Amino acid sequence: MALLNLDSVSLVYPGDDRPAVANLSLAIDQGELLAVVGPSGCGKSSTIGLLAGLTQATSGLLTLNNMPIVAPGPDRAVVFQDYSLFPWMTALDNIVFALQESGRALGKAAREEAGKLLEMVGLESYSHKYPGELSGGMRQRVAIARAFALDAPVYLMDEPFGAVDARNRVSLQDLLLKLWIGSGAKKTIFLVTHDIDEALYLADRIAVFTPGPGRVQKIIEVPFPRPRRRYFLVQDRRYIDLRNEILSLLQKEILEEFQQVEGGAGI
Ligand SMILES: Nc1ncnc2c1ncn2[C@@H]1O[C@H](COP(=O)(O)OP(=O)(O)OP(=O)(O)O)[C@@H](O)[C@H]1O
Repeated sequence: MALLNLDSVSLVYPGDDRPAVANLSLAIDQGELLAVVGPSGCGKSSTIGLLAGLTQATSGLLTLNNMPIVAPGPDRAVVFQDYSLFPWMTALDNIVFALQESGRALGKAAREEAGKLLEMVGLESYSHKYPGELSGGMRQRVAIARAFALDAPVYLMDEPFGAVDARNRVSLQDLLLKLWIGSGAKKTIFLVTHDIDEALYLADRIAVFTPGPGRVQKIIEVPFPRPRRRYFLVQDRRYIDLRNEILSLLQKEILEEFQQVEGGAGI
């Protein structure tokens, strides 16, 4: 039984004549790490907004545990590309705040737990720094530590590593896997990414969206056992084939759309 379910969901923003999401149906199981890839503007972030309950669908139904999603809730943590830390709070206080908000720890216990989380992301000596005093990669580490602090069953992640350099990205991906596996039941993760390699390294399944309005073009099952090793993965024939398949799905749609706009001028 799917934990998260989107059933023929459409979204037309007020004042727009074209839907951002059209007839999107997708089911995500408890404990699944689903990656979503698709061309820019195809409605990936809009879908996150719908799942988060920040936006209401124009038609169709979204459910979590069979209950309609109508508003944001502590059962869904959202992680954005732009870190979304409170700039007036230190790294430690950002995490303390999340622990207190989620009711996981208070006072001294919250500070201790926040310290441990910062240690886990390798930032124990930066706990007193404000977000503006940290590099982009460090800020995203704090954002991941804060995501751990929320300990939500569902994580909605919108290109969480999009603004991070390649080296930091690799270690943040491994942190994300730590978060996913957790200490008890696996989290359910809906991860929007532009990076096909990231999707193939992290996901159980990859939903390839069509160009806007967003719909699922194809669901790809990622066959590699875990733990995955990047070095071996990239040499695996199946990895190379899946990567090429996703690339050609994305390119095909973009080319077709371009040809329609251009009146079929061959490219
Ligand atoms: N708040 C909004 N109000 C009106 N239109 C919006 C809003 N947010 C997104 N849109 C429109 O909805 C469509 C889908 O945008 P969305 O940001 O969901 O795409 P995306 O796939 O996440 O893009 P990207 O990969 O570039 O981040 C676009 O045409 C965009 O202009």
